[in-house]
Amino acid sequence: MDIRFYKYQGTGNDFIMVDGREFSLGDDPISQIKHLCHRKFGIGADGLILLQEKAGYDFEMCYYNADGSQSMCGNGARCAVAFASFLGIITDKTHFLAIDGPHQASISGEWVALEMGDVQKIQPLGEEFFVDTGSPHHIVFVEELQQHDVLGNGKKIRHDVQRYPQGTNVNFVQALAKNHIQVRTFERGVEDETLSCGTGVTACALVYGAQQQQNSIKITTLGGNLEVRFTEDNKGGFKNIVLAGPAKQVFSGNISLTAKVKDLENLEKR
Ligand SMILES: N[C@H](CCC[C@H](N)C(=O)O)C(=O)O
Repeated sequence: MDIRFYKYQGTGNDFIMVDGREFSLGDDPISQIKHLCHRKFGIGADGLILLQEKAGYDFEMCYYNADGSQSMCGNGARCAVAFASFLGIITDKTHFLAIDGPHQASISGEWVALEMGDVQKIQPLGEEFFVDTGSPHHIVFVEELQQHDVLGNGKKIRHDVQRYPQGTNVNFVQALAKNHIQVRTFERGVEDETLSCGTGVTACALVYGAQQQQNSIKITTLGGNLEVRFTEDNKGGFKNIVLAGPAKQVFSGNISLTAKVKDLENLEKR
């Protein structure tokens, strides 16, 4: 069975987009997703997104990490808005559903501004922090981010099952100015450092913005620049959170699903 796919990237966080109105995952969805996202045996991506019809919304985005697990994906949502515009499902504004609830977004050219869900609180952990922005994020401030062992230190915290039975994403942050940070992220479900993480940079921007009394933060990531703006409520929470940045279609193609899943299973057995 062949499927048509579209490859998108949002500041280097890359996704396979499929029009879910024409396709549904088979009876072994996790293997299919692992195969499609595999960088050698498949198309290669950090995640896969199905756009589905949903009553009361322009569409529903179903996000899957490369390992088949599901969570909210900020960069993926921005790319889903760009894909919906490309398919002619929306024009310049949209109201859609994701795993963490409804979202509004607007698109102008390749620039997508996405309203994130409200955040109830920042949880301090000694010098570090935890924030849930639709996905779980542990945050560590460091001095020399370029030289930091993101993979080694990220893996350790991601797999700290005592503290995080469901796992967590791990963000390393360096302050560049009062309203500007650099962030590198080890992503749960990708099990690697990604070039950027939308829910991650949002979590970092809330922590840093609250410290610096700034409600608009620029974030530099390995994959490009993002912006986060927000307002603080008077209970230690945050609302009107907007994550904005580029979302681009890179290529499209067709791929047959059936035969190749076997390659991956054999590979994983080794
Ligand atoms: N890996 C994350 C989901 C994707 C987050 C990231 N790609 C984003 O842009 O928010 C998790 O399992 O919690």
